Amino acid sequence: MTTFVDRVELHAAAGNGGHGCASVHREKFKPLGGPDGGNGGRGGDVILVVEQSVTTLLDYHHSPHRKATNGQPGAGDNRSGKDGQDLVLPVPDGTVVLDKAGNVLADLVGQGTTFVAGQGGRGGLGNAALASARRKAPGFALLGEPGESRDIVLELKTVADVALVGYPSAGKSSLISVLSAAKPKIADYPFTTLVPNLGVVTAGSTVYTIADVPGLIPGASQGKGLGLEFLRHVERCSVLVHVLDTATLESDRDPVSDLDMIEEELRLYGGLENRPRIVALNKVDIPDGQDLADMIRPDLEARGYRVFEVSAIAHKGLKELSFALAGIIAEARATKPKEEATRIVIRPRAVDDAGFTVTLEDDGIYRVRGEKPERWVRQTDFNNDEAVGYLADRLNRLGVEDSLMKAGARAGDGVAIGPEENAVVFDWEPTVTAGAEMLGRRGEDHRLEEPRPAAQRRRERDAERDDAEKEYDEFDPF
Ligand SMILES: Nc1nc2c(ncn2[C@@H]2O[C@H](COP(=O)(O)OP(=O)(O)OP(=O)(O)O)[C@@H](O)[C@H]2O)c(=O)[nH]1
Ligand SMILES: [Mg+2]
Repeated sequence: MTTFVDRVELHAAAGNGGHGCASVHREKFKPLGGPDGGNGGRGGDVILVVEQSVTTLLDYHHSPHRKATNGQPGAGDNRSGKDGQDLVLPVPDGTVVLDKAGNVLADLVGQGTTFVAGQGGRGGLGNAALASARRKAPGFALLGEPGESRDIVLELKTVADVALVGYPSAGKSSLISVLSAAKPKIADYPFTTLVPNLGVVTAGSTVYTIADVPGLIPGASQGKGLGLEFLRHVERCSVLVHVLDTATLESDRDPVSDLDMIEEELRLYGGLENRPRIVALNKVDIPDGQDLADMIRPDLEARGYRVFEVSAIAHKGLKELSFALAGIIAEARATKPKEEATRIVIRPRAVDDAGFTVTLEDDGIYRVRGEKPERWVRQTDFNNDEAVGYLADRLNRLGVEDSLMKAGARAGDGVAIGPEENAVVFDWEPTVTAGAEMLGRRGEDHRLEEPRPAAQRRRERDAERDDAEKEYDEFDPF
């Protein structure tokens, strides 16, 4: 069976950052070489880009797992690891990106529109970059961050000016084939069309696109037949054409009740109330069809529809129909703000870059959340005591320890850094265990110092931050 693919799940995995390298310079007769471990390379991003020549999401249906390459680890002799390569995935114009819960993350319209589906991990700093006046030969390096891994859903909404809607076999594909150069499959069995066909029509000075939607049947809006999948494509059209079969052989159908059924499905689907519609009574080359058309025309016009009698087979009434559509579209275009040709969509990044929060959870654990603390934890090699000490220093300097103290944490309490699903949990050992009000940073005792205003303390603390810290925080490979 043919699978209709206008909705795929994509597992995008960005590349991991390469680990930094801890290495000491070696040279003959020079026993005390400095640290020379290079930085890890950045992991590649996974990027979706609208490519006009791509018309389906089929590729992603066949291979939904896509991964960008990892950054290379740093090496001795101050050699940085190579960055991973970005993975650029071409998608059709009109692709909508959603998360698995169905929230729209981006609407990709226009050649070149870009969406970063997964951000590559930062590379870890090597021990050369971590060296400072205070820490001359660090025996550790930072780990590369894992690349972002996300499951997203891609949906294709055809961006056509006109949508042809109607029962199976009403002649929608036949009409496209004679109005445009498109050559869709046409046959006398229902559900011939499984993917929308798109054609380009030129009427006078107006050029527009026309799409047929696979046949609709009662219950389509609830997913019966192939309907629901395809109603999505109708959403962006400027005008709907009801293609009604005046010569159906099914005795329980006639064009007017067909129209009522389609309208009911559109209503249940929702959001299309204000879209202009016209009626094309098709197959009037058949005498009975012409008779029926003549009979119901006044009825349809009384309802406010402009009615066109056409025959896809005999090429009748096509010019009138295509020029009428051109008129409606020209008007719609004149009133609608023009869609920008290229928009770059950058996924919003966490905004709390500077801050962090400490909350006491029901289970008595203090949870620390924040971009920096969480990132620092990811970068830490917990098998290396020096690296763990470095992490503790950084957290302390950011004020995490003070905040824990203020929140009521005591030595031995559980502290978790990170989100529930993925946190590092440890028993808290405050660096200084005097009374809370006496706490300061390592090697400092407030009891021996004059009280100073907070602003001054902050300035002093900033001044104290050593070079490596500064460099680190300014180190932003993106
Ligand atoms: N006599 C006559 N037959 C037509 C006309 N238009 C289409 N047909 C026939 O009707 C049948 C269905 O045509 P399609 O164009 O495949 O119909 P459709 O609406 O696209 O059908 P689905 O894709 O199944 O929804 C085919 O056998 C066509 O040859 C017409 O104007 N006159
Ligand atoms: Mg068809």
